[in-house]
Amino acid sequence: MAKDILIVDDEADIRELVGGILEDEGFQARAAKNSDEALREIGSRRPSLVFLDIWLQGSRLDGLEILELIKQDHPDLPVVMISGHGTIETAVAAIKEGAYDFIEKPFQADRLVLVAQRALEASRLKREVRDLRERSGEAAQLLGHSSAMNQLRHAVQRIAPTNSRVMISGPSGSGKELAARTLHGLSQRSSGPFIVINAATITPENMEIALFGTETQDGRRQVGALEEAHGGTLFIDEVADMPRETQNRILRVLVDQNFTRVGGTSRVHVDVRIVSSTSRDLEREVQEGRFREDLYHRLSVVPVRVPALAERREDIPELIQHFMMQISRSSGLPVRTVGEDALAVLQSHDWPGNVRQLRNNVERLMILAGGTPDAIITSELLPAEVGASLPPAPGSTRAEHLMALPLRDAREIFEREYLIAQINRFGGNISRTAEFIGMERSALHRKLKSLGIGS
Ligand SMILES: Nc1ncnc2c1ncn2[C@@H]1O[C@H](COP(=O)(O)OP(=O)(O)OP(=O)(O)O)[C@@H](O)[C@H]1O
Repeated sequence: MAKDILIVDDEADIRELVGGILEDEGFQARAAKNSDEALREIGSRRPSLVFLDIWLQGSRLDGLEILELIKQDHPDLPVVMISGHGTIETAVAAIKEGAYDFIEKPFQADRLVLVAQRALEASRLKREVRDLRERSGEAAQLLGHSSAMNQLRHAVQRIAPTNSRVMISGPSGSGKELAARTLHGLSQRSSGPFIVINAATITPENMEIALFGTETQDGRRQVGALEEAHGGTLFIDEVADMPRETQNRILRVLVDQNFTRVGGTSRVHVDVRIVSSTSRDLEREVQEGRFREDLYHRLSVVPVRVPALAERREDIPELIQHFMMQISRSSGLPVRTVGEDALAVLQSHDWPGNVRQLRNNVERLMILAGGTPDAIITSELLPAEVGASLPPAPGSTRAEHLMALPLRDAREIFEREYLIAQINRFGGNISRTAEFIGMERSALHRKLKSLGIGS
């Protein structure tokens, strides 16, 4: 597909000239004559490259101000400044602000095409490096500054350099794999591989082959996850789903420090740290005889718990911001502002699917928010399943129900729901809740007591 280039210049003949040269080279060109047109064009579909004039006559914002906005919303979008006579110093300043390069008017067609090609290539390489880093887990970070997340991060930092086996528990989508990747990244094995095997998605028949590999009589070998992870970390996701037979074999590997491939006889020695995860209560699985107790103790030398998102609602704004930037980088959708009303709903929802569900919702909201760059995400855009945790809007069935009550009763119901939702939103922190809702801390305590909330 042809690369899409936006040319921002107040002079019509420059727009035409640059557009013509780029189209002759097989690019697609769009043009804008001022800042408003430029921002509208970028908002409707992110171009692959922007040529941006520094001095824009009759425009609300000049080139440097537009550059600043572009770098805020689309940090990876390459921008080449067009400088006229006397604006070279500004062009150099623009490079410090994140522009890729500049060309000086009047310019040669060859130079223009070369700069465009180089900027596009540099941007492609940057994206490729980032994708590789993300895939290898290097760039993945456990975000959130709630006390629960701070504790988790400290635990991971402390445990990482040891060689101990770790059992990570937590509900689905809460970040167990990310915690395991972080652990690996901070360990002495970080330059070795991080291999994932999911016991819930591999059939019991294939589980042993996936873990141990195969070996035929004529000596042909297929490497399994344990061998692949040599020198690094093997992450066994949903370990509780491991069939009993495989549990026996894994236990033997842990005791003997070696194993044989399926069908083979030669012993394979590997140096692998095993990190496992479970979204089930593994102690209960042990009590009920579904998981070997001795294996449980060997795998769970250091237990780590990842809290559900509902236990750390304060992290939600930071996560939303992070996912917006991440999704924007990969899809080109513009980063949005989430309105106070929508944020309140998102923070009071219980998120049974945890961080993964939040990320999916952020993506859906970015798509639904439409093409204009300044569109604010309001609570109306939220899907019904999330909106259900909202205190009832006027006109809703709940509001009609309240209408049937005397003021005192209706007020009490509303106050109770409102305060519970706000306290949850601030992770149970009464001082921050009081500050946000505009009440004295002691008055809020009295109110909660009178409504029978909390202690
Ligand atoms: N604290 C966090 N900061 C940033 N991203 C996070 C955080 N926690 C989870 N994520 C992201 O949420 C998604 C789900 O996380 P992950 O796959 O680690 O969860 P999980 O608990 O292993 O899920 P499952 O139980 O389904 O295997 C991933 O995209 C991950 O990068």
